[in-house]
Amino acid sequence: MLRRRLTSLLLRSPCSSSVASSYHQQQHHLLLPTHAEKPPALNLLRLFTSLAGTDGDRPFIAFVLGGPGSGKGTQCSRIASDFGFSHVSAGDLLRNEISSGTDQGEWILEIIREGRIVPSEITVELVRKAIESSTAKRVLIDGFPRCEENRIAFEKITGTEPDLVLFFDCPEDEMVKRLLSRNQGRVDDNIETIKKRLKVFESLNLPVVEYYSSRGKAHKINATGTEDEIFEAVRKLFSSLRL
Ligand SMILES: Nc1ncnc2c1ncn2[C@@H]1O[C@H](COP(=O)(O)OP(=O)(O)OP(=O)(O)O)[C@@H](O)[C@H]1O
Ligand SMILES: O=c1ccn([C@@H]2O[C@H](COP(=O)(O)O)[C@@H](O)[C@H]2O)c(=O)[nH]1
Ligand SMILES: [Mg+2]
Repeated sequence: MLRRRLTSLLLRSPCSSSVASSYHQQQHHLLLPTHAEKPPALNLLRLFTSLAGTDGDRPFIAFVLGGPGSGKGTQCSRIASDFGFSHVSAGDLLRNEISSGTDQGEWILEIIREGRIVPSEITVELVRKAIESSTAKRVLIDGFPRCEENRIAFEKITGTEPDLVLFFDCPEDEMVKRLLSRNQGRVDDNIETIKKRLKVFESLNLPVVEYYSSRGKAHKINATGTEDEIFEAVRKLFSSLRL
């Protein structure tokens, strides 16, 4: 039964279909949760009231985007410790699902192994729960949204947009070099999967960055150089924000 549901999700997911699927087609395929106890909008209302600071505002939300190996996770850790952000990594949330040993976890593992994108109804729900369980007033969402369909689902369900989008711009050869020497035992850190992830990044992730650029929300950071050098540029940006 679960298998059947997961298979049908996979078939319906524009993000997990081939890289060749058109960006415009994706925009018209908004996936909505099939299993939510309450309508998503109501759940989200609860999210933003439970995350509220004393003044009742929702948390400050920053999406952190960039190619595989561009240094998102590394820089997010430093932003979190220096600027009091909670760090929500969408990839880590999915890997936790895999560790849980469920059918859904097995299915996610196959998608990650192939460098494709997990359907929004799974990822948005994981990200939502992670934000909800955090008490922070500032949240970094690392590695999400991965495609326009993810973005549209998040914005529709939460009724909100990120306050800021950080984009780590790194040349492909540098990203490949970093991933191949990461040594964390990730199933997707091999050259075959890395090539697929890079294609997905270019065709599906970059349109999200372009969308937020057009809305004046994206800040591009040169992600070459040492971790310290990159963090200097990040620090300047965050220090200039009124958080
Ligand atoms: N500026 C840097 N110079 C050299 N190596 C780096 C730099 N920043 C990060 N690294 C290393 O590169 C690898 C990838 O970094 P990180 O995991 O932060 O990237 P990521 O963007 O989160 O990747 P992914 O999308 O695969 O999760 C790690 O081993 C990290 O230690
Ligand atoms: O929103 C997301 C985030 C991640 N994925 C899948 O996980 C892997 C690894 O993600 P990292 O951010 O690099 O840790 C990614 O290649 C996707 O397969 C996803 O589907 N949706
Ligand atoms: Mg990462």
